[in-house]
Order: sequence, then C-alpha cells, then structure tokens
Amino acid sequence: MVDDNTAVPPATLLVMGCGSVGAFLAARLQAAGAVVHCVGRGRMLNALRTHGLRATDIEAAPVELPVDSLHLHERLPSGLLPDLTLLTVKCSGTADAARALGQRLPPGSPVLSLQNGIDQAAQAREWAPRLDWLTGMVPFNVAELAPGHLHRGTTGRLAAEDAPVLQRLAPLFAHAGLPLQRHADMRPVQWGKLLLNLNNPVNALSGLPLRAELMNRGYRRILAALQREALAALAAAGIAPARMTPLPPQRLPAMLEAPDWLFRLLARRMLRIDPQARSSMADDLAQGRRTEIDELCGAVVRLGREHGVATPLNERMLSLVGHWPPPGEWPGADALHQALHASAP
Ligand SMILES: NC(=O)C1=CN([C@@H]2O[C@H](COP(=O)(O)OP(=O)(O)OC[C@H]3O[C@@H](n4cnc5c(N)ncnc54)[C@H](OP(=O)(O)O)[C@@H]3O)[C@@H](O)[C@H]2O)C=CC1
Ligand SMILES: CC(C)(CO)C(=O)C(=O)O
Repeated sequence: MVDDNTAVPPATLLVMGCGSVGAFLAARLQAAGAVVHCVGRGRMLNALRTHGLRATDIEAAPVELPVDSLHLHERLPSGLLPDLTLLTVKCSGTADAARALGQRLPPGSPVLSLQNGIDQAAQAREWAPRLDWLTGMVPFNVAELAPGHLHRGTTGRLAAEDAPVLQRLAPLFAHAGLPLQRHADMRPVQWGKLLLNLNNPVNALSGLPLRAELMNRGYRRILAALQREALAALAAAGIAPARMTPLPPQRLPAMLEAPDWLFRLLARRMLRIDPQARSSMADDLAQGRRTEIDELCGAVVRLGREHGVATPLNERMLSLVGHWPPPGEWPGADALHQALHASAP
C-alpha cells in the first residue's frame, strides 16, 4: 500500500457515467484543480445543467460548481485525451460504456473502474482490449440529496491497483480529499468490499436508510448469514478478503449478530453514517433500474459453486430482489428472514 501527498500535477480527467459516485468525484477533483469532463445522461445531466454541481461531505468542506464551469457531455466527445478516465456506470452499463471508450480513446489510455463487484475491469477489457483497464474501489456512500446535490454520507479511502498514472495523480486525489490507497493486488480488497456490499440487498429490501437498517438486529442477522456463506466460499477458494473495518472480516458476522447495545459500541466507526444515506441498490430499486445483485450475491454463489460450498441464502437473495413487495409495503426483517429461509434451495 502506497500513499502520496506532494505537489498537485495538472490533469485532464474523464468521468464516464456521471451519476452519484461520478458526479461527486468530478466535483472534488475539479475543485482540486483538474479539468474534468463528465459523460452522463438523462435526469442527472439535466439536473447538473440546471442547478450546477454541489458536493457535500460527512467530513470535508462543501464544493459548489456553477453550471458554466462544468464540462458536460451526452456522448463521449472525440479528440479528448484524458490522463485518466473513471468508469462510474452501474455494472449493467459496463459493456456499452467500455465500447464507447474503446472507440474514442487512444489505445493504452488508462481507465479506472470504480464499480462494485469483482470483475468489472476484466469485463470492460473484453469490450475494449486496447485500453489500459485498472481496478478501483469506492468504500464510501454517495447519495443524491437534491437535483445536482451529491452527498458523501460515510467515510473511507478510495483504493486502486498500483499503476504509474495513479502514482502521478495521487497528489491530485489527496488534494481533493480523496486519498488513494494503491495496492499491488486488488482482489482481496474487492472481496473485502463485497462482504460489506452484501448489505446492499438487505438495505434495499428494508426500505430504510443504511443507519436505521444497521441498527435493526433482524436485518443485521440476515447480513451476517449472507457474509458467513461468502466467508466459507472465500476460505475454500483460498482468498483472504482485505480488512475494510476495524474488525477482521471473519469477525464481522458475530459483531453484526450482537445485541443493539453491544453492536453500537463495537461498530462505532462503521456507524458514522449520515442518517439519510442509502445503498446504491436502494437507489436502483427506487428508480426501477436493473440492480447489481448478480455482481454481489451472484459472485458469492459462483465462487461457492466453483469450490463446492453451498450458498443457499445468497442464491435465494438473487431472486428475492425484484420480487419483493413494492416500496411502501416492505414487510420487515422477520418476513425477509423467513422468505430467505423458507424456500432456500
Ligand atoms: N452510490 C454509492 O454510494 C456507491 C456506488 N458504488 C458503485 O459505483 C458504481 C456507480 O454507482 P452510482 O454512482 O451509484 O450509479 P448511478 O446510477 O448513480 O450513476 C451511473 C450514471 O451513469 C449513467 N450512464 C450509464 N451508462 C452510461 C453511458 N453509456 N453513457 C453515459 N452515461 C451513462 C447512468 O444513467 P442512467 O441512470 O440513465 O442509466 C447514471 O446516471 C456502481 O457500480 C456502484 O455499485 C460504490 C460505492 C458507493
Ligand atoms: C458504500 C456502500 C457499501 C454502501 O452505501 C456501497 O458500496 C453501495 O451503496 O453500493
């Protein structure tokens, strides 16, 4: 792991997929001195064109960028030569975005995938093999609080695989309040993050903000059970997931199962969550978009199958998301527990 904090280099960046994460990062990086081009679409692009870009933070000063300071595009413009592209589309958009980047960027251009899941950079490489695909990870939550207003509601440091371009740009990210932890091998980091992301479907099906959901022992027990299956599959595969919280990954399920008073004590740092923050999957369900359940629970199921470990609850979660009562009718943690166990294959 390497950190930098020296002079900020001049840089042109491209954000491919200007949604919650993309717009938040764009705001902070532009405020730190980079020229940032954003490719987006639909609602978010209209919001930015109308209101400008506002990024607020659980721990840093807000950034306000007026409309005329933004470089917004509906399509990837030709002739752009970014020092680095950030891929921040949902996993369902990886193929289209990678194809577009492959058509417009010069061979060898570095693209950092900041998506959840395990293999988005590898998938993107299949569509655009001549680009230099890098794996990254966003540990914190970003929510859209109002049109054009993105808010980071939890803490944590960006991580990425070590590469010369990221060494050069590390001071920019540090200056933007987004220090980059660089790793020789991102796989343990991605699996460490995925263990936490198993909460995404639980959160989405709870209908609650993250903090309220995590303060409910019933939901925590469900998350713990999903994590136990993933940890068994990881152990069988010989993968040691990286530590993303003060506790080692193997001890997370027991902590989650603790009574509320003890959990509150043990998870003090984990619970530094803005009361409004929700998982990115809750946003997907709310907006009727395809979720990333296959990239999360599906990845656990596939790993389990490869190594002979049963993962029935993750498998059941794959089909429950999408077949759960609509928002406003969520039946609570006990019903979710029963639904997961009743017909676990
Ligand atoms: N939100 C969060 O707190 C976190 C998210 N992540 C991960 O980061 C990734 C991005 O998440 P998030 O920012 O929430 O996602 P969003 O859906 O908010 O943002 C993605 C944006 O990209 C747009 N888009 C998709 N394809 C294209 C394209 N080809 N050209 C232009 N724009 C495109 C989408 O438009 P449209 O909506 O029309 O499809 C959307 O506005 C996901 O993998 C997520 O799991 C990781 C950590 C935290
Ligand atoms: C930050 C976290 C774990 C929860 O918000 C996330 O990755 C997501 O929402 O997708």
